[in-house]
Amino acid sequence: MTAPRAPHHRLDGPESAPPLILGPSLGTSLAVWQPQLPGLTRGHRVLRWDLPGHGGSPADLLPGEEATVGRLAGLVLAAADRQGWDRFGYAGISLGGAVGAYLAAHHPERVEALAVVCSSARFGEPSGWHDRARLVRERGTAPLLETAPGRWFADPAATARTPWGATVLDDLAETDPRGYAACCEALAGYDLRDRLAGIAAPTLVVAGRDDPATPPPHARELADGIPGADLLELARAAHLAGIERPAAVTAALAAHFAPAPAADPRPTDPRGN
Ligand SMILES: O=C(O)CC1=CCC(=O)O1
Repeated sequence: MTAPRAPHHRLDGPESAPPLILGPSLGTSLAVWQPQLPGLTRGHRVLRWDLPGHGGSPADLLPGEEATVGRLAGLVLAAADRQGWDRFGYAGISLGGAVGAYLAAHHPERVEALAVVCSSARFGEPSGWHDRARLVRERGTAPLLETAPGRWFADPAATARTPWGATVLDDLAETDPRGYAACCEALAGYDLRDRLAGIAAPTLVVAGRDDPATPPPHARELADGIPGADLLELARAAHLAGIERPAAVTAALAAHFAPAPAADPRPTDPRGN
């Protein structure tokens, strides 16, 4: 079997800082993380990657058999290997979060800490994803441009006009239908519910209260299933919570991935002074 190619990716932040990989959601590109970039590159070397057919990644990144979240995870490992990163922090939105949870469950030695934003252990009935894959293969992403703002934004009219809102919608319009359909099929086949209890990485789960795609019960299932996971539910946020609540999402991720403080080198006074 040939080793997976690395997806298109971009590196930011100090070269010597601890590595943090950021994964995007279906229909978006690495630009979906732009609001978080200044905050997260303060303490990390950040690698953002693109799904097949999205952003700068070619649609045929996963040739041959059907796309799966496991194969997408292989792309991330190829990108990390290229940097020489044995271990890394990982945060992902929706499908990108599923890739992170899969990595933490199947390759625990690689994931130092995990954050899943507006994601799920299972994204509903597979038939809905197969239908969407068929629609996009036949008609491209144009029909989705009508429905995506209502799933992605709590205030679709206002957020679609902001620079970040407009950028993610432009990226959806530009997405290669073959890559988008392949990602729908990966979502159809994904079910990590039986593996959540085996995730050992410290995990933060973030939900948007108004998210119709992965509503808060999906986040609670993740947080209840992953030992010790923290859950943050954000008001005034739908599926792309990081676009509508940029400061809250950045602060939560920066705190979650902050390196543990070094042990105090001073000798301990047995009287507690
Ligand atoms: O349907 C959408 O656009 C939202 C979504 C579901 C999975 C994902 O990655 O994005």
